[in-house]
Amino acid sequence: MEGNEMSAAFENRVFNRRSGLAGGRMGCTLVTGFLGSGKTTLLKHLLDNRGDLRLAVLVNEFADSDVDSLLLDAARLNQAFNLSTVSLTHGCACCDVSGPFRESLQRIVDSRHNFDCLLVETSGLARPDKFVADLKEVGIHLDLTVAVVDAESLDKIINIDIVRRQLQHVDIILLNKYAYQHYIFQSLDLIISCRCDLATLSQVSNAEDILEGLTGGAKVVRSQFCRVPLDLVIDCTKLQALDVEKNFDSMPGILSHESLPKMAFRHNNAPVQISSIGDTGSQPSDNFDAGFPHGASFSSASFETEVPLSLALFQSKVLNIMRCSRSLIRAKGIIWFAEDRENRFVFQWSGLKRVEAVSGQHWESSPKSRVVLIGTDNSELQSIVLQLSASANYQRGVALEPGTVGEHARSFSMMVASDSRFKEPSSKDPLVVFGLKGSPLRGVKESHLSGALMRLINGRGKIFVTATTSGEEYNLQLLLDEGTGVNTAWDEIRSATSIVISKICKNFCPCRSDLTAHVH
Ligand SMILES: Nc1nc2c(ncn2[C@@H]2O[C@H](COP(=O)(O)OP(=O)(O)OP(=O)(O)O)[C@@H](O)[C@H]2O)c(=O)[nH]1
Repeated sequence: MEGNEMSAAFENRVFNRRSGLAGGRMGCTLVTGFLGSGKTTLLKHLLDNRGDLRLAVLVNEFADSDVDSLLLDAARLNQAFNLSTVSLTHGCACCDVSGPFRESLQRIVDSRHNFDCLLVETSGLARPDKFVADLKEVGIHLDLTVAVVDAESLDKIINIDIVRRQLQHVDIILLNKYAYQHYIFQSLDLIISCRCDLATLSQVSNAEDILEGLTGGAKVVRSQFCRVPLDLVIDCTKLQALDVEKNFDSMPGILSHESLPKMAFRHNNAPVQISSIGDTGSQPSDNFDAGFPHGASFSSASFETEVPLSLALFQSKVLNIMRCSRSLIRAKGIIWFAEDRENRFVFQWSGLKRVEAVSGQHWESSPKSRVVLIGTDNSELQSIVLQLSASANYQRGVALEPGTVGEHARSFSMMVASDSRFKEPSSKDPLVVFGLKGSPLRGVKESHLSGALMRLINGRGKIFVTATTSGEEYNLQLLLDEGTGVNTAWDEIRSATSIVISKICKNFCPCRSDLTAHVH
């Protein structure tokens, strides 16, 4: 199917939906991929850009805590559309997911919402083929199976049996965590190439070779944060007239392929339903199909608390033990930090020890931390949980010496203020708030630069920064406790900044740049 035909079918469907014409049967896309590859990121992208498409989402979690629904903000979205949230945990699809999964499917089929498409996110340790029979049984036609692959870490995980199984029988592979080659037209005679993400070009071409050998013909598409056109992963070409009651807004509208990304900024009211599916077993055991190395291989641990965690202890102890762990594969959750109580942080650990802690939201209900860990060694997971609970049970005075922290923060702020690549720093006691300047003239957003800086700094592991976002504004936050020397922190940030800027703004002539990002 040519891209243009796909887009036309997609637009027709949206047009038909809006004008009350037959919209066709509900489509279905199965999203698979190993832990942390970017499946939830893809769902978020589809939800943010869904326009008038009515999407139902089912999320299958491996761990016994339903963190993905929190990350997708399921309760709020469902409440807004008066839909109930089904929370079914313990999702390990190597086990029999049939019961709860089939029930959830039936509810979606029976619902009055006439969804255009059902998106099923399998857990990172799931075999996608386990879901296919259930879809068929309730009469849902599976249009596409999409696998998301972390381009940076594929060569490290390719020998895991489940990863190979996930890549069999897929239609499309998103080779993710790869930056497109963007071209910014500074003037007619100058083209600036701009790329910055995790995977290098050689990793990407190596990954492409591996995937070609394994899948025999799946379409491989490079992506960053899974930002792909919707019609690549939602197939609207096989629609038949559907005989259902319709009572839609008759206002016609045409959704063009090019305008899709802009819809992220538009408030719209297409309904979304999100739930988690799972099975009845809490942990995988050894009794599964031959060849699947779970049971002894993968386990999960969950941690929950209603008291805030000390950021100081989190960065010095929890992250330290996580970084030293050789068996931790994935961690994710929502965290309430004592040093920044009003913000709700989304914490992510994935791939090659990549760490993110980003907040863009205040708490809507009582604050509560919830973290899920997945790895191959139970005792290591337990040690991490112990450190998490120690950082929740801290005595504030023990964790931080306010005098020293304040002094460090002031010295650090002065250093940031003296570097023109940075915005004016501010203080949110005990944190220093800072960030890189963007370049509106050249279309380089501060969120792009500061986000890349956060990922690089946290990946190198010498210091830890959190990020807060609000609209276009993107700030980093640093807590300088006794263990973090001001000069060490500043040296680390300065050197990481030069790398980020030189990657993102490769070939910029700094002398002609409004981005005060000189790398000479
Ligand atoms: N740098 C970078 N990070 C990415 C990209 N795509 C996703 N991530 C990050 O990778 C981490 C894991 O992404 P998720 O979408 O939660 O991965 P997942 O496959 O749903 O994870 P599980 O459900 O646990 O299997 C998050 O921190 C994302 O922000 C990308 O293209 N580049």
